[in-house]
Amino acid sequence: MLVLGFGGPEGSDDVMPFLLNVTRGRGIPPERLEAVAEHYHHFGGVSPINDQNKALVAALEAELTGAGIDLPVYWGNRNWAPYVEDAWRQMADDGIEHAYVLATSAYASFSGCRQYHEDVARARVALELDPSAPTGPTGEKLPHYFDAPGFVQANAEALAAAIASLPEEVRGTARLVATAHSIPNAMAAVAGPGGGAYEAELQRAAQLVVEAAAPGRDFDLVWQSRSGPPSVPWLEPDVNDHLRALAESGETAVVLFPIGFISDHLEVIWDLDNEAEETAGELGLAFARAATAGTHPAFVASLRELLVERRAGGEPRLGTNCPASCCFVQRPARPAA
Ligand SMILES: CC1=C(CCC(=O)O)c2cc3nc(cc4[nH]c(cc5[nH]c(cc1n2)c(C)c5CCC(=O)O)c(CCC(=O)O)c4C)C(CCC(=O)O)=C3C
Ligand SMILES: [Fe+2]
Repeated sequence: MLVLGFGGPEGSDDVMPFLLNVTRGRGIPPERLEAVAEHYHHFGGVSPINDQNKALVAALEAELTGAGIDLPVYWGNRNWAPYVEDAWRQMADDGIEHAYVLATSAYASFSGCRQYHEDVARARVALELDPSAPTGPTGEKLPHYFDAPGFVQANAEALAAAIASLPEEVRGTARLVATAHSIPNAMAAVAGPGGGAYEAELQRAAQLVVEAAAPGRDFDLVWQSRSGPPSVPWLEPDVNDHLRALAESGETAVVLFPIGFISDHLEVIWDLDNEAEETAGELGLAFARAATAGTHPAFVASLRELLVERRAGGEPRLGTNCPASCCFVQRPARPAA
């Protein structure tokens, strides 16, 4: 099994090289990179995401051992060391023939699914082109898990705890607000085989979580962490704009639950715990933020079930076998130099 992560910087000198890795060829304006670099520098240039992925690897190892499944768990990232190429090389050296790839994203879209398939392809190409390297394992990505029972349970318990942390008088009326990473409208339009799957899967996951934690209550799904130049439309509303609209319409309390992510990485602790909480404070809204799934035992058990299902060789689900054009974003041609 290979946990395939996003990667994150481990110190201030890593921040810019990491950001350049993330945004290579993506036309993200330099001002945006400078601004995001500041978020990382606020934490000494260290993203919490690597420790969170290490913890997930350890939890999966224990889960598999406990279930009598004798399978090593490797870890590699797209954007920072340990890179997926190095993990693939290590698996090759260890004689692994096939890798089940768990991407640290539960959803469809280019950024959440297709790009992880491409990471695997790149790692395999690197080995194949190196005449001194062993052939290395074939690879197979595990399917989307936004509706896996353990993912839903972990998020539902966290949402219930966040609601319970509010002052008693607003617990019953606080607005429940699911958040996920905004993506360009053009990327959302082609997510999944028929398009629109990123939003549809998020909507479904948030609905399952609310049904479990606060049955019968309404919720909103809004977006955070927008990037890209202002001229390119991304999914809206932004969470901060949404908080303003809620305050204007007379709401007094909000509970954010970042259903789009599986751990409390930098986009969660900066964009929500810092920016959105500050916005809520200015608006006089009581505020709570639910934890992400992390290494919740029910979540880790569901990931083991995904693996077991794949090893049993049943009909592959979306995220494992995707149509060739699934989540394929046509990028505008570059002007000649
Ligand atoms: C859908 C989605 C997920 C969820 C799925 C998944 O988890 O994979 C996600 C996760 C993450 N995004 C992260 C960080 C960044 N994302 C950026 C930029 C972008 N994200 C995008 C989308 C997503 N991103 C997009 C469309 C861009 C524009 C560039 C492009 O078209 O590709 C940038 C560049 C600077 C900026 O402009 O923000 C950074 C630094 C971190 C690490 C946090 C940490 O270090 O703890 C994580 C987990
Ligand atoms: Fe991102």
